[in-house]
Amino acid sequence: MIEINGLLKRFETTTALQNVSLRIEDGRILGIVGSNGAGKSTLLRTLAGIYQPDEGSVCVDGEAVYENTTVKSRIYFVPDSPHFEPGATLLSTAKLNAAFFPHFSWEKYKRLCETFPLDPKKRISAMSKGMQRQAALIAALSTMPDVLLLDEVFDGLDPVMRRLLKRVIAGEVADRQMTVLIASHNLRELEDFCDTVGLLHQGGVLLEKELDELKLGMHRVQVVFHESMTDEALHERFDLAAINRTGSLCTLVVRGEKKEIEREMAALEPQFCEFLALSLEEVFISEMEAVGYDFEQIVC
Ligand SMILES: Nc1ncnc2c1ncn2[C@@H]1O[C@H](COP(=O)(O)OP(=O)(O)OP(=O)(O)O)[C@@H](O)[C@H]1O
Repeated sequence: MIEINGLLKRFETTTALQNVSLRIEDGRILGIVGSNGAGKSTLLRTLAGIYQPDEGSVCVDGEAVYENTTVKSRIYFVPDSPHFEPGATLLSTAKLNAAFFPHFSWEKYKRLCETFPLDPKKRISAMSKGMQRQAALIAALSTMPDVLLLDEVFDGLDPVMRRLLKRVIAGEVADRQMTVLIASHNLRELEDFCDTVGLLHQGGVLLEKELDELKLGMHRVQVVFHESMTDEALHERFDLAAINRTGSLCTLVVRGEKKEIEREMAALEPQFCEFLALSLEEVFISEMEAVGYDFEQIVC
């Protein structure tokens, strides 16, 4: 289990992270979203043991990560611009990792090389950006990490490769309870991949929620009433995150249990009523607006 408590990280005059507390159970995938400079990479690097916390603690299974080689051998960090030794190939990188990571698996490495269309003996510097990311992930997963830290890893990958990668990583999570933290600017990228999403803003966690809880707790309802209903009347009956009107068609974003909302709607005997899916981005926009933040300023 990953436990981060009251983490503060400063770089000279910049406070990159402040009072960050997170708890991530084994086998979970946590997405961290936030705008440029929000602190995502600093959080991952501190968790990888590259940076020392200025205050607070960062532990895996109760042990502090910084300067702890045993714990660090169970963690693998894939940065946004993966670094390889000069002249490295995938095979030479695997050999290097095999020497450093006690749980490195050649069997896993071979299986991943069969899954991804890469030549293990080709110089990585001669590969495309997307292929380099694939190489970095093969190198990472072959070490059989308990904790995988991914910084913007889907950037530069085509949609087929993104899907394949997500499937491979999700397989590792399901098979052996690997825990994943993935930082991204793009909520849509995380929607079909994460269990939980945390929103980082100016070094602090603004919101951290289970995706199911977020999505199941909010609904978009398109409705046409027989008699006109004022916004006030709707607010009295429903916990509304948003109301939009186009002619007689009302589009509502409503918080609560779907069955309960259906019952309340039916009592109003509308001419037309339909429940529509909300994207994760829409759910976040509503959640952030409800606590007084402009989502566009935070994530885009
Ligand atoms: N090594 C460093 N030295 C000095 N300041 C740093 C360092 N690393 C990060 N910072 C500062 O810490 C803050 C958080 O940066 P960080 O890279 O963690 O953000 P991020 O959310 O990953 O951003 P991006 O999405 O642009 O990658 C920024 O103000 C950044 O300038």
